[in-house]
Amino acid sequence: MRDAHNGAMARHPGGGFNPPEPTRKGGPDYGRLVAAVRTLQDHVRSVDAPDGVITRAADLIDGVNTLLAPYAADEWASPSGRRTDLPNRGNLLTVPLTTSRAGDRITGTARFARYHLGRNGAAHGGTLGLLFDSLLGQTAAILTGSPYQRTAFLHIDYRAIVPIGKDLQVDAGVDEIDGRKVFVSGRLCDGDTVLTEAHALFVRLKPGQP
Ligand SMILES: CCCCC/C=C\C/C=C\C/C=C\C/C=C\CCCC(=O)SCCNC(=O)CCNC(=O)[C@H](O)C(C)(C)COP(=O)(O)OP(=O)(O)OC[C@H]1O[C@@H](n2cnc3c(N)ncnc32)[C@H](O)[C@@H]1OP(=O)(O)O
Repeated sequence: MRDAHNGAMARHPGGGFNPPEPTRKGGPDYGRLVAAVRTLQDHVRSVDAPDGVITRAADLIDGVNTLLAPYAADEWASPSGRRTDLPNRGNLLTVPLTTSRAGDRITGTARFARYHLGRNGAAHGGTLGLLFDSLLGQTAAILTGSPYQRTAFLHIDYRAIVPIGKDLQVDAGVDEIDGRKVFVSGRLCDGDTVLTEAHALFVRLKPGQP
């Protein structure tokens, strides 16, 4: 594994945080595959079925895992996160997020799924960190035109519970740039209600930094 990492670094001398190289690998059904796995995750969180149904589902999923296992590839070869034609660049990890640049701001829509449920209808707090790392990372990269940055800190203020299964609004911008340091902040809203606020420091990487 270490060799694979070193090999990837050799092929990416600018560091490990190069912007994704777009690809069409995976073909016309890659987006459907990612969407189907998201739906599967929702079902696994919500299912209340007879044991036999669970056994059959586990068998079917084991079959899919057996089908895919021989094709496991490193992060540079896999299309995950590189399918720029697909929502969230075909990255299963992210909280579904659609953004665009509006002048000196990044705005858009986020939607938490049943998979992201914490308790009592509220999204799990950790999934807010996942959302804001993506949102504020994009904000820092796009608004400064410099993708080689890593999160140094991410501070989250949970103002109100975040509902799952509802389109919510995001808005973010750059507050300050100080040398290699890019300070950004953003918020998640449900109409006029601010649900979550966050601010973060992204540090521009030096050549060769992972
Ligand atoms: C045309 C344009 C293109 C547009 C791009 C288009 C598309 C973009 C595509 C992709 C990108 C999009 C989205 C990105 C999405 C998500 C982003 C996710 C990012 C991550 O999820 S990434 C994983 C989590 N992240 C880590 O895994 C970091 C681990 N960590 C380290 O790698 C180091 O720690 C590092 C590199 C952060 C710094 O290390 P270092 O050695 O380079 O620098 P150093 O320590 O000297 O800090 C320099 C100055 O920052 C200050 N500073 C540092 N840390 C601080 C802290 N915590 N609090 C307050 N100040 C801090 C120092 O005090 C000093 O300040 P000063 O210079 O004033 O003294």
